[in-house]
Amino acid sequence: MKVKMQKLIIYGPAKLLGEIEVEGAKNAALPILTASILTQNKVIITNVPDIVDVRHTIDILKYLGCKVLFENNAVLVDSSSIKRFTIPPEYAKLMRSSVLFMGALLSKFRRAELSNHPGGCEIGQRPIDLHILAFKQLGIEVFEHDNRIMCRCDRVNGSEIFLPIPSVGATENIILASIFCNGEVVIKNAAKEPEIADLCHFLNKLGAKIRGAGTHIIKIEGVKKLKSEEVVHKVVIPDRIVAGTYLCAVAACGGEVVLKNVFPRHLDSILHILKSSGCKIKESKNEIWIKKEERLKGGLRITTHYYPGFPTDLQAPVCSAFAVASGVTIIKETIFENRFKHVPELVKMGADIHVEKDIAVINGVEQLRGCKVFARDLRGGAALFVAGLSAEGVTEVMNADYVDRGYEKIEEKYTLLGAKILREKGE
Ligand SMILES: CC(=O)N[C@H]1[C@@H](OP(=O)(O)OP(=O)(O)OC[C@H]2O[C@@H](n3ccc(=O)[nH]c3=O)[C@H](O)[C@@H]2O)O[C@H](CO)[C@@H](O)[C@@H]1O
Ligand SMILES: C=C(OP(=O)(O)O)C(=O)O
Repeated sequence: MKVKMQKLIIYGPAKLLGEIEVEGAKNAALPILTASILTQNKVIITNVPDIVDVRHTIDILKYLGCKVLFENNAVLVDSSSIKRFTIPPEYAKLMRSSVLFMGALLSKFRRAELSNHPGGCEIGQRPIDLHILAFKQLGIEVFEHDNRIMCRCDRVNGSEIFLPIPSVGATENIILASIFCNGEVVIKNAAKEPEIADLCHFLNKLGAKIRGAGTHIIKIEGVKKLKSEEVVHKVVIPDRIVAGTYLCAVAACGGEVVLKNVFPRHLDSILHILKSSGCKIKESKNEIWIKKEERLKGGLRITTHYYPGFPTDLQAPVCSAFAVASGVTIIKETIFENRFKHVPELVKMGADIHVEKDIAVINGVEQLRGCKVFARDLRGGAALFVAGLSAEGVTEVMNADYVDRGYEKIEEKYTLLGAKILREKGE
């Protein structure tokens, strides 16, 4: 990933007060934008976050030949003139979700080529073996050479695919590749994340026939063609990880905040953790109110899990919040092998955290101290912002660009809540 070395300077400690709007979900918007190439019709997608990964996805769509307009969180995609089926390395490397173009292009052209292993945060090996195995089970020929992956087929065959891991990306790729299959594709042990249900909701609006999204068994009945409505409109679901990050910031700093444009039911696991540690929380249909006055109570054992379990994408922000809680909190990371890169940075700020393999033992300290720290990935960077907001003194977060991949106007939102933050180009 290209790092421009911007830095964020945070003057702590902050008390967060006020209300902010949460943006649409990155991990729903990216597959939905990718899926928009399947139809000949124009699509309008709203509540799209204005983040770097969305901009990259739009660049790929334009490269493939689509006409795309992006304004005020709305994207108009016209893919009637799409002509390419290859994702060149410079685009494939940009983000993990570039791999989803494989499934979508296979449905569109019966051919697809990804000229590099997909990029994204370096939080583990992140192989794509399950995607490739599933493609083969669908009757797709896959050739791998020099990091390039080339796929072709005459027809995608109906088939039953058991995923040994409920991989989010593999589930999405199988769905995208199977829209026009011969018969029915059944995915067993499919991922249940709400972003997958949102992708399927969009595909069904286009005329696909998908049942079971949001459960462990997803069935895709092949259709001959999609609907020929003039314009299909889809609203992306709110970002539960962004919402969870802001909740962690309030838990770490104290204050009283209302988050708007959220689906509280997608946040059960983090809300449970924060309520158990002393935060006052009220939920309504699309809002969450959080108030934290006393020191956060630690002593919990938290394990990352597939949805509806506690999400790995919130592990880093939760580490920052519990770094200043009372007692000892234990966090086990079960999804990715290398997702504690924020810990040495938190330790520089005075946190008492020890990592042994997949377990972080957090001995809560009274207060962190601001200093210069380095973001190493998206959520780890967001966690350093949380730590900087709660810390005494000035925190400089280097490589703040990582955070721009997945958070819209993050410093503006914290500023709205009363924080003092500056962004500067780094050295
Ligand atoms: C763009 C997007 O939606 N990214 C999310 C997606 O990533 P992503 O789709 O990459 O995550 P997966 O669910 O596929 O990965 C889960 C686990 O399965 C492993 N695996 C995955 C595929 C494969 O072919 N082989 C294999 O071994 C991975 O290395 C990882 O250990 O889900 C993750 C888990 O909720 C989130 O952290 C990411 O934010
Ligand atoms: C890991 C993440 O993203 P990606 O899969 O795009 O790298 C994330 O959103 O936390």
